[in-house]
Amino acid sequence: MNSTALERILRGPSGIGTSSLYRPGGPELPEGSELPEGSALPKAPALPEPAALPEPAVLPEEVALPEREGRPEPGEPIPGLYYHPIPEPDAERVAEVGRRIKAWAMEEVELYPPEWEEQFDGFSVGKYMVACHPDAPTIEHLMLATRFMVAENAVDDCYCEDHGGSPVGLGGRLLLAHTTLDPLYTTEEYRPQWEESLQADAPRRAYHSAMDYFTRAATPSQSDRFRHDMARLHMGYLAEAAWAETNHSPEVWEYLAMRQFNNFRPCPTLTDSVGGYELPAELHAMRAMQRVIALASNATTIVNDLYSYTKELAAPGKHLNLPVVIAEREGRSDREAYLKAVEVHNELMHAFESAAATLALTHPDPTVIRFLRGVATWVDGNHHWHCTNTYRYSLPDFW
Ligand SMILES: CC(C)=CCC/C(C)=C(\C)COP(=O)(O)OP(=O)(O)O
Ligand SMILES: [Mg+2]
Repeated sequence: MNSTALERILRGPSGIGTSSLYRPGGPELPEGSELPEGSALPKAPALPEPAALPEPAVLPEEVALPEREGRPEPGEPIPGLYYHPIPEPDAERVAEVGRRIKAWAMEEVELYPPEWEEQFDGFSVGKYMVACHPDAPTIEHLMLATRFMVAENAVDDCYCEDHGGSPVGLGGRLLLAHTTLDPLYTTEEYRPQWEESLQADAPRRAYHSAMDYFTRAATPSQSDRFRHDMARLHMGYLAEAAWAETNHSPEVWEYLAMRQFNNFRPCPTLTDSVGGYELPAELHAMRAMQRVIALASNATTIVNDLYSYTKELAAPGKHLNLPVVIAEREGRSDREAYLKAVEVHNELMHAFESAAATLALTHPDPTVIRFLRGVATWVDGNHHWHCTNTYRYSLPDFW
């Protein structure tokens, strides 16, 4: 198999009308159904051997960007960014996930006061998750990822940033919140106080509930993978907070190291749980797989830095992102720094795709291939959501 064909397979089919190729059937669970321990959601049938996967349709290998001048229109991609377009996510699924997640947020975990409703809607989490997981066999599989996406943003907003967050005391708050995912085992005397704390604030209620659904649907090793990825995330939040407290301006490589942890990684690594299958722990732990996951996650996170650049400039205080750090540490203009950050992103994307293609060749196991394709699909869905979320993001005037 030549590398172009391999990359097309990893990317999976894209283009209008191909979304059904991703759904390996399976009945929808009725809303609110009880999920028994460990095997709560139906497993998706195994995919055929890699050679039999459908050929990608319609879209070209690389996006030929039109030469252009002037600020892109709202919803247009960043000029020069290397990305893969995707078909519009399935509208029915988007609406149903949106309905179920709102009911969960408002009724089950009392996540936010009524005045935050517009921001919740503007986030469009249903569209985000349907775009990133087109192979989810049922809506309930999609909900596993959607609850976490909402909970993770609640922790970021309420503990770290926009909605009352602060670097001061963040370590204590994050550690206690982490026990919603990785439970405290303690004596009879102290257990009730810990149990009460799981409901003490919106971020903890959200994490705890999302994890409860997840552990009942995923395997023990998938849950443990997730705990590990969340510990990484929390360590990244803490480094960013420590630098803010001491007014430390990181070098570019130091910023990239922090952002490898303060990172979307816990989202793409759920792709098998949401797809209703499991990448076994020993395959997930392979160094080559870890490299693929880290590169993909880093590219998705720099996409956030680029699309959220103007939002973060407008926010009070200094907000680190890659263009800001490049401008400061390399003495570049804002525009030059932004364009260099686009190049850094593109290099990460190419490194991810080449590492994934090599791994698919050295380990042509159908589950490895499916997982790699799931990660690649998450990367593309993440770009689509950032690019088209004009409620949340707008581009600078650098072209
Ligand atoms: C969903 C998830 C795991 C988020 C954790 C890390 C995170 C919040 C991001 C990667 C997004 O970065 P940022 O805080 O800059 O988000 P916005 O730019 O405010 O959208
Ligand atoms: Mg951002």
